[in-house]
Amino acid sequence: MIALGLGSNIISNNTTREDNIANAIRRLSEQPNISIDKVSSLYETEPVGLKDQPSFLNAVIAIATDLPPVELLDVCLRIEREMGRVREVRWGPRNIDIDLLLYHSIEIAVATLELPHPRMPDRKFVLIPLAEVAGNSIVYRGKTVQELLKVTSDDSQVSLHGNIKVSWQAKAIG
Ligand SMILES: Nc1ncnc2c1ncn2[C@@H]1O[C@H](COP(=O)(O)OP(=O)(O)OP(=O)(O)O)[C@@H](O)[C@H]1O
Ligand SMILES: Nc1nc2c(c(=O)[nH]1)N=C(CO)CN2
Repeated sequence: MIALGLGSNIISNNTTREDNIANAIRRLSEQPNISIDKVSSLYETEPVGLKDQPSFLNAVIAIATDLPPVELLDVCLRIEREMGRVREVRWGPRNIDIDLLLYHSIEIAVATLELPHPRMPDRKFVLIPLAEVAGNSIVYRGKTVQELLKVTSDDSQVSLHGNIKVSWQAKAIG
């Protein structure tokens, strides 16, 4: 499975956090080499890391792509830029954040790309939506999402916010 995490906690240009997440999914679905397989619900999540910032909306999607991991990251970073990403502080507020969570069982650890995402086990805002799209798959170092949730150190609040209003066309890849 290839999974991406999406987050938004500030609004810009008259958009809502919901619009920002839906817009990012639509832009990803419009890439010729990316097909959206599954989209989780939206969750309202308490900020983790830097606590003094507005609460986030988070979601996770599963995609199919023939882009290798580094090129997929480039697409995500380009979409963040095209959406006028506002971000000044590490772990601070942003209108859109697109993280690569996992790319099948590939492990990479270079400065610009770490897979699986190393902070996944400590983030309920990732694990809870990921549970919706990953089922019982192994997602992190031999563990399923359910196993990670049982032992996570994260005690932040995550609550269901609703469905993402976005439609997309699945396409054949490769
Ligand atoms: N799995 C990954 N997904 C996305 N970016 C990654 C990943 N691994 C490393 N990076 C690098 O991290 C850089 C900064 O990413 P970003 O601004 O989203 O960090 P952050 O959201 O503040 O913190 P975090 O990495 O904890 O989510 C990116 O430019 C990218 O090169
Ligand atoms: N709840 C929540 N907290 C965060 C988030 C996020 O997406 N959701 N992203 C962060 C930087 O990656 C830091 N903290």
